Amino acid sequence: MLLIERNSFEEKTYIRTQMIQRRNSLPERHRQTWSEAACAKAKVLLEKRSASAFMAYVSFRSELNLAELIEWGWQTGRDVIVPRCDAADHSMTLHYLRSWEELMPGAYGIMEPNPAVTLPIYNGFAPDVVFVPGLAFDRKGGRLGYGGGYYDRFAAEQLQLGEAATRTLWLGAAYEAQLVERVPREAHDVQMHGLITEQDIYMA
Ligand SMILES: Nc1nc2c(c(=O)[nH]1)N(C=O)[C@@H](CNc1ccc(C(=O)N[C@@H](CCC(=O)O)C(=O)O)cc1)CN2
Ligand SMILES: Nc1ncnc2c1ncn2[C@@H]1O[C@H](COP(=O)(O)OP(=O)(O)OP(=O)(O)O)[C@@H](O)[C@H]1O
Repeated sequence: MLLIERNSFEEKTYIRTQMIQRRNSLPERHRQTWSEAACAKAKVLLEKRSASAFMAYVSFRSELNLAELIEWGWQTGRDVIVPRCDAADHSMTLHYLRSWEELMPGAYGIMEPNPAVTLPIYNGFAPDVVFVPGLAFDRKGGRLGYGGGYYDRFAAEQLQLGEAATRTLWLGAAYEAQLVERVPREAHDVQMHGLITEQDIYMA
């Protein structure tokens, strides 16, 4: 028998399919409760770090929902930053979001800041904390996304900012069910400092 070791690309594709299924099968009522629990932990963390600007994602499909965290950010006067993706070059631009009305459907049907009514953040600004969506995470900072490389490119850009960006905390945000033993890692993959779930904050 010929034994062929899967390369990272095939392995990632395989795990993506598995993890999409697993996340979709989490009951809606649990997803809601778990999302709220994760948001509560995120608030404590942002308070502890005196974070005044954080980046979040607007959830789509069955992702962990950060809506409560975003609203709390508005209520407490924090800057809430949300990305807009450009499907042409797989880059993201960051915008300040002040209400749900400022969103519009963007690439992939994800709700994104409407560029006509939101301010883009100036080049060179680094949020205190970046909450990163994903399909699977491991405890060593490994992350697997949809395969667009959006957050990898964004992280590479942020790295070029130098000093300002070195203080940014990168946290995966996901259900405990998305935590796996090991995510295949390639050189370009952005490394998480930790993972926030409904149960805990795991620092890598
Ligand atoms: N809420 C949220 N926003 C996000 C992300 C995310 O994971 N969650 N992204 C995180 O990076 C970026 C969007 N990345 C995405 C990349 C591919 C697909 C997607 O649907 N791909 C198809 C297959 C290929 C295609 O049609 O182009 C699929 O999965 O069916 C969706 C989002 C930026 N914004
Ligand atoms: N800094 C970068 N510059 C150019 N291309 C990159 C960079 N980072 C990643 N890529 C490319 O993006 C593609 C997708 O990468 P990968 O499979 O790791 O995506 P992902 O992290 O799962 O996706 P996403 O961040 O969109 O959820 C790869 O082909 C990779 O070569």
